[in-house]
Amino acid sequence: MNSNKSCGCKGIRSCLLCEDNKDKIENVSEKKEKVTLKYCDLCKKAWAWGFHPNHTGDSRDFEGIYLHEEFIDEILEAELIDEIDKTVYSDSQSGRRKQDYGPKVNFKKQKVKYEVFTGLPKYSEVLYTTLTALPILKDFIPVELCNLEYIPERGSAIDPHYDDFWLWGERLVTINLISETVLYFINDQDSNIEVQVTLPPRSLVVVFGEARHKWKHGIHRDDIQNRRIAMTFRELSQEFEKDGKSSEIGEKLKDIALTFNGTAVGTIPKSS
Ligand SMILES: O=C(O)CCC(=O)C(=O)O
Ligand SMILES: [Fe+2]
Repeated sequence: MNSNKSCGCKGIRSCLLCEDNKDKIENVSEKKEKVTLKYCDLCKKAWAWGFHPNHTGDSRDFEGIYLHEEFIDEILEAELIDEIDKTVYSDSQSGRRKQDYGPKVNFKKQKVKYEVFTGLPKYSEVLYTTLTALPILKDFIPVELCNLEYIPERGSAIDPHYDDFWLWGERLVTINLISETVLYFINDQDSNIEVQVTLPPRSLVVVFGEARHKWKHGIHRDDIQNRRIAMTFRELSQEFEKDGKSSEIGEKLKDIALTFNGTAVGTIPKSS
């Protein structure tokens, strides 16, 4: 590893800016024999081969993905990118950059503070309206938007992980901008299986149910061929909902979020 790095990587994470030899770190786990299954949104199963309805080979049910292609049009996509790029990004792990609109959270200590949170950004209001018009998201109240930027030049990727269960609720909602990528899913019980969900540009993906709870998700470096921005909205867990033990802070977070008056946490708007 290069100690003169200027990136956001910590611990075992790395990107092209901090690796001396990029082959050293990436894909150690991929040396293991792996069965890759591609998720088909038409039959809600993951298959080894072929396009619907002519799939062949191994298959398995894969529950917990809602995929909506062309969720936004190219005009709105361009407007969103334009707005997003007006705000400074901060370096994040594994060659990503990010902008965060949400509470300050210490996941280890399970502490959440709303004082720094000024709301979701103005440009996301139109998305909130369109998202909550979908039956699957009709009661969805986002209290965080995280914009992640991936580019091939930095070897951007995200290691397989679960999104936190204490703070974040059932549905993880992502709008995929600019370029296609593949969101992959793995779990420790079926350790040789990888389920891949292709996300076209302008698509919406909602991850819930088994895909949220049983499977970890990630994005391989090789699946970032062009710049990509992921806008991920998160809702609160039951603990922060009415009658939950942290409902007061939950209400506060929702009120702040829906002012749509926010600036990114820890960053300042660009001066021009
Ligand atoms: O980039 C994506 O689509 C996924 C990002 C993600 O999993 C996360 O931010 O937790
Ligand atoms: Fe995630």
